[in-house]
Formats: sequence, structure tokens, C-alpha cells
Amino acid sequence: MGSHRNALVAAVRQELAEARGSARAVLAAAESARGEAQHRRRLVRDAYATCLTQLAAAREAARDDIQRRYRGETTRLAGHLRGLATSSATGAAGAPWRLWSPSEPERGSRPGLLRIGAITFEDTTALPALIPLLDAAHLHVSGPSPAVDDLIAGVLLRALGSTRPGDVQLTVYDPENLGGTLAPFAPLNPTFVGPGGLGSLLDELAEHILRVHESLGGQYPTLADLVAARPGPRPEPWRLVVLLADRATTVEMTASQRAQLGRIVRTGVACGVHLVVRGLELDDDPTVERIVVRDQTATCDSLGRLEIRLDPPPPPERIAAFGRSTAERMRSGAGPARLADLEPAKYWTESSLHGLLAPIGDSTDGTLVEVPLGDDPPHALIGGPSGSGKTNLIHTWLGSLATRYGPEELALYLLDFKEGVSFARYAAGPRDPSWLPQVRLAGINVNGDREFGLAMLRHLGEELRTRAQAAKRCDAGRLAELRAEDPTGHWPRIVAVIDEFPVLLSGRDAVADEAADLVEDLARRGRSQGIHLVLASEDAAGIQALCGRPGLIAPFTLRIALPKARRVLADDNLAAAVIPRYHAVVNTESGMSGANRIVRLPDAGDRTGWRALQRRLWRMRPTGCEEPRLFDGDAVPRLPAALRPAGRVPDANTPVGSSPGAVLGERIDVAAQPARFRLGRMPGRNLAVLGTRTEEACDVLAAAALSLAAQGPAHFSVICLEPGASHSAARLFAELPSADWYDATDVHFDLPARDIPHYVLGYALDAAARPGLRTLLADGPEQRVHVLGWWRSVPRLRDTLGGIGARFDSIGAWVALDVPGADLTPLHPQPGGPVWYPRTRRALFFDRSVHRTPEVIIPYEVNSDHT
Ligand SMILES: Nc1ncnc2c1ncn2[C@@H]1O[C@H](COP(=O)(O)OP(=O)(O)OP(=O)(O)O)[C@@H](O)[C@H]1O
Repeated sequence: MGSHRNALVAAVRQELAEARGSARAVLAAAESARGEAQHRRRLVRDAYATCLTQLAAAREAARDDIQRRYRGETTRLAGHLRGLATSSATGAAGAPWRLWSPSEPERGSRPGLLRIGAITFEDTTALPALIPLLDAAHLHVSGPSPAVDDLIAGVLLRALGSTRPGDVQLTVYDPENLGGTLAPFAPLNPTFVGPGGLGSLLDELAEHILRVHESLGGQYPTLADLVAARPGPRPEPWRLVVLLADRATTVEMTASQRAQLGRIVRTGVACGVHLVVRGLELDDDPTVERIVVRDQTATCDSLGRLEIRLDPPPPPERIAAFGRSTAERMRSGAGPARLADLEPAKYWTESSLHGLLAPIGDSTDGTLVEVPLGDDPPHALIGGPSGSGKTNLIHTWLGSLATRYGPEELALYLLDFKEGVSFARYAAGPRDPSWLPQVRLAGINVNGDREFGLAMLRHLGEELRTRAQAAKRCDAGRLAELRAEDPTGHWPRIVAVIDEFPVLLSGRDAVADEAADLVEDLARRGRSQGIHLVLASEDAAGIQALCGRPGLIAPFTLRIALPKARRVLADDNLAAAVIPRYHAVVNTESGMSGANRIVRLPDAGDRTGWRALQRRLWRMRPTGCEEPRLFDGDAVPRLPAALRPAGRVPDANTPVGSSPGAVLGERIDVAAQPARFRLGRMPGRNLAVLGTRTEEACDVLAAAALSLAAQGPAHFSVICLEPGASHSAARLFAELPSADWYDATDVHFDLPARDIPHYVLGYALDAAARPGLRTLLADGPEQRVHVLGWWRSVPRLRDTLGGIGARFDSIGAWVALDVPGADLTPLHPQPGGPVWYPRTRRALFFDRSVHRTPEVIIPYEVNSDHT
């Protein structure tokens, strides 16, 4: 029994032990699972924490970024707004009081906004708080009285100070203070309306509006119309009506007065009538800008909820000073337009297809006066006595044209026969590299060089021929048709201006005759080919010179007469006698009375302003636009480097041309070409330089020799028989690649022929007593030995050639310096000699194998001892 129990106990124990064992195992497993779970929980928690930190950092970064961008955007926006605000309220409309002064509005600009204070938005710097008024709104101001009145005074001063004197007519209704509230404005002579005057004021305004409305064709312009309208002079001044109503006004106002006020509110702005009201209710209308003032701050309709820190009121003494100076200016009248006022909004947008139209000034009502050139009128005559402003007018006109028409549309040829350099401003100079891109040619100091005027007219004559031929090829009648048929061609309109042109026609000589013929031809046929002449003359005689040829004057149908000009307008048209200084009569009907327009001319004398404009145009020049040719009659041209051997010894094997050209000086022509004397292997190809001016004679010989040396192999014999020329001759000798030197001690003329050309340069050959020279002159050229010699007079040359009765056949060409025309008779093809009045640095060149008549040249400066 006992063993059975024992066995049972043992079995139970065993089972218990097993159960405990498995429970422990389960426990251990559970423990380990718990450990595992805890570990995982820790991991998740760590990850969560990291995630939170990262998220926080990301959020911070994002917030920083947003804030930074926000700040940047706000600053940028504020900058834009400030820029916009500054351009919307320029000058007197926006300047702080301490810097304030009245400002002229840009001609043709619309009135802008007016500053009343500043707005601060967050921490950006303050922006100006601007409100509309002229051409835009009525103002209704409410709030405590002194602050409101201060604000109104400020607005009035800005509106008046940013418009021209007389542009705004001020009316003040101030029954309480009898005008005292705006007393500092008294010098401007505003209309003060006393108590009981409101009704008639409103009636008068309503009537005014009706009148303006009718003049506008019975249609009130909308605000958009006002903004879009092309600015022009105001037919009527703005009416600015300040109503400072007291309690009695409100109480006593009748229903019809209220209705009248309502009508003015609705229709006033479109007709230039603006109310500035405090103390009266105004009907709601899009044109009413309400400003609510609270002590030093305010809000207004156009700025929404933004709070405005109001500006202090303008100092009363500033208002009074402004009033006085404006009243003074009104008494003396408004000034003329400025040159800048003539500029278009955008440069070079006009086409010259059908003509050129450019303003040259304004009329007294401020309208710009435009001057046409084209098919009708084709040419212009400008007249006025010395100092009346012709040159100034020409500069103004050219400036106005040059801002409208680019170089593809307009080409200018300018000649000034006055003693002056006025057109030099259009060409590049030592201080200013810019030039006016439309100018092709400018001639200054040409009063002594009528030949240059002739050269320009010949050039224009050529251009006329080219255009006429091109037009014929395309079957086109006039410039517009030619341009349509040949759209890729370069056919700008040409305007040729000749200031003091009578100089060109003075002197009864071949130059005057040919010039008059050319002017006549250009005037007659230039119209259809787009070539227009503008001639200016100081004295009546010049115009009479043209009148001598009635056919010549007829095409000049545009007449511009300056004060006291005579014979520019028709005989019965006396307008020029009565116009004031710096005015002109513009008449497009040949000066007939009844077709006058009086124009006030701007002052074009501001060099700095002109230079700035010219630079702007110069920078806009198209690629390939060539610099203008400047002919300065006072400048001595240098022998171009390309015409000198420059130390280079020509190769003996270089072929020598059949007739190398000796360069003697610069031709007076448009292209500034060198005048050449061809030295072929023919009898008579010798040159005589004649006259007593040593320096110029030396320069002619040196230019000839150096240019020959630069062309190919040649040998030179330099013979100097005049001590005064020896310095120059020696310099030439040194520069020539192959040369012999002779002087009085060893001079001889039996010079051998060589297998290369041999040039004999003789200084003062009249001093050579040796025989042989005449033979050399006669026989040398056929063996390529040519004499280029200087004789001091024609009789001395004759002596060399055999004395009285000698023939000049061996002298094929000559250059005369200070030799009177009559002395040249034996060398001149026509009897009586050429018309030649010697002048400094000018020579008469005649080559009998090419010239019919001699031509004037400018001897080059070869070696400047001054530089
Ligand atoms: N519209 C103007 N406003 C102000 N000054 C002017 C005006 N027109 C000309 N002047 C000035 O008057 C002077 C003479 O002008 P300008 O040289 O143009 O006259 P002109 O008729 O060409 O005289 P001249 O034939 O003697 O040269 C110059 O000093 C010029 O600056």
C-alpha cells in the first residue's frame, strides 16, 4: 500500500517536475519574447525620436526658408512698389517737404499720383502712400479738422507744384474761415467763394462740365479713355474745387444743390473738374476716393486696410514762396519747349517712305509744331538776320529728325558756309568718339572752299541719277514706289542742309554757275527721288540770288522765317516782322499769308544734353554704319601712310606700272581722294610746281616722290638749289629708298636712263644756270626720266624753257600755289588764264592729259615739324 502511494507520489512528483520544467521553459520563452518585444519597442521609440528630431529640423529649415523667401519677396515687392511709386509720383508730387520744389511735368505726360504719407508693411522700409487726383478722382476727406486741412493743403501743393503754372485753376469754398484755412495759397489768386456762394458755384461747375462735354463731342470719356488718350495740350485748365463745408452748409444745402453736387461727382473727373471735400457727404462713385484721417494716421480707398502715417503739413512759407514764384511765371508766360520735349517716346520707329515729319518747337498753347518734308513740301528755305537763330533751328530740326528716323530712313549732308564749326558736333572729335549715325557728310570751315560745296552737290547729283535709273528699272515714279519695288535696297531720304548757302553762289565763276545749276536740278527732280534741300540764308541778297532764277526758288515751298527775316515769306506776309525773339514762322505754302504757323523754338545750345542724346543714337547704330566724312577747311590733311614707302625698299623685281601716279595733294571732293599725276612713258610727262611758298612747294614734291617710291622700284635724283628748301629736301632724300643728292656745287642734268623709272626732284630749278635741263624735260619722259620741279614763277619757268616765245609743251602738268590766275595764261588751255585767287594751303592743279579746267587741291602736310 505504502509502495503504491510512494509510487504514486513519485509519479505525481515526476509529473509536477515535468510540469514545472515545461512551465519554466514556457516562462523562459515568454521572458525571451518579452525581451525581444522590449528591444523592438526601444528601437521603435528611438526611431520615432530620431524621426521627430528630423521632422522638427526639416520643419525648422522649411520655415526658415519660407521666412527668408517671404522676406526676400517682400523686400523685392516693396522695392518694386517703391520704384513704381516713385515713378508714379515724381518731383513735386512725391518729394519730402524738406527737399520739395515745383517740377515741370514731362511734356505729353499724364498727371501721376500724389503723396500724402507713408505705409509701413511688416518690417520693410516705408513705402510712399499715394492717392490719385487729377484726371482720376475726387477726394473726400473726413476726420479731425486741423489734420484734414493739413492733408488738403499738402495735396493741393503737390498737385499745383507738379503741373505747369496755369494748368490748374483753384477754387476754395471756406465759409467758416472765409478762405483763411488755405491762406498761404492766396498769391496764386484762387477764387474764394464765401458763405451763400455754394449754390452758384455748383451751378457754374455743372455748366462748365456741360460745355467741356459738348466740346468732347457729347461723350464723357471713361477713366480708361483718359488713361489711354494720346496726351496733348489741355484745352482747358483743370478745375480744382476745395469745399470746406461747415455745419451750416450741410444744414442749409437744398435738394437741388445736392443733386447738382451728385452730377458734378459723376461727370466732373472726365471733364477736368475735381472736388476736394471735407464736411459734406458725397455720393458713392468710382471716382470718389475717401480718406479717413485719425490724428496722425489715415486710411484710404485705394490702399485698403493699410494704415498711412501722414506726412507733416507743408511749411506755410514754402506754399507762399511757391505761390509767389508761380504767379510771377504766369505773368511772364510759360517757357518754350525744351529740345528733349521734341523727342519721340521711342527712337527710330518712323518710316520715311512718304516723307519726314518732325517737330521743331511748340506753339504758345503748348502743341508741338511739326514740319514736313517730302513730296510736298520738298525743300525748305530758312531766313533770318545774323543772330536770329537759324543755326539753332537747324540743330533743333536735325535732332528731332535724328531721333525719329534711323540711318536706313534718313541720310544727312551738312554744309556750313559760315565761319564756324557748328556741324562738327555731329562727327567724332578728340573728346567725343560718337557721331550721328544719319550723317554721311559734314563740311565745316568751308567758307573759303566753295569747291567742297560743289563737290557735295555733284555727289548728290550722282545720287539723284542713280536713284532715277533704279526707279526707271523698276518702273517706279517716286521714292515710295522704288522702295516698294526694291525692298532690300538702301534708299533713305536725303536731307542736304546748306547754312549760309549764298556764299556758294557768290562770285561769278564756274563754281557758282555749276552750283546753281545743280541746286536747280536737285530742287526740281529731287522731290520724287527723296532728296530734299534745306537752304539757310542770312541776308536778303542771298535769297534774291535764287530769285534771279525764278525756276530755282519755286520748289522751295517750305519757308521758315526767323524774326525780321526778309523775302522768305511772300511780300504781303509781314508775320516775320512781328514775331518775338526765338520764334519762327513756318509756312508750307511758299510763304503765302494765311498759311503761317508761329513756333517757339527750343534752345539747342546745350552741348552736354546733345552729346548724351547723340551717344544714345550712336550706340543704336546698325552694324556697318559708316562714320561721316568730315571736311574741315581749316585742317591740313596728312599724307596717308599708305602713300609713303615707310622704310620699305621696293623689290627691284616688282613690276612697275605703265604710268605710276604721283600724288600731289587731296582733292576737294566727298571721298577725300588723292589727286594723282600719271607719269607714263610719253613726251611732256613732267610736273612744274609754281609759286614762292617754299613749304607748300616742298610738300607737293615730297608727296609726289614718296607716293612714287611706295608704288614700285624707282630711282630719285634730289636737286636742291634753294637753301630754304634744303631741310625738307634732305628729309625726303633720307626717306627715299634709292636716291642721289645734288646741290648748286655739283648739279648737272645729263642724268642717265636706268632700267627702272628715274624721277628728278628739283627744288628751285629756276636757279639752275646749267644747260641740259631743257633737253631733259624734252627727252627724259620717253626714257622714263621725269622731272618734278619747282619754279618760283611762270617767267622763270619760261626762261628755263628758252625765254620769250618758248613753248611749254614739255610741262604736261602744273601745280600753281601763289600764282595769280592771269600769270598762268601761257599754261592754260583757254585764253586769259584760270579764275584763281591764291589762298593758303590750296593749289591749282592742271594735267593737260586729263583736265579740261584746273582743279583745286590741298597740298598734303608731309612732315609735320609741329607734331
Ligand atoms: N530758341 C532759342 N533759345 C535760346 N537761345 C537761342 C535760341 N535760338 C538761338 N539762340 C541763341 O542765339 C544766338 C544766335 O543763334 P544762331 O547762331 O542760331 O543764329 P544765326 O541766325 O545762325 O546767327 P549767325 O548767322 O550770326 O550765326 C546763339 O547764342 C544761340 O544760342
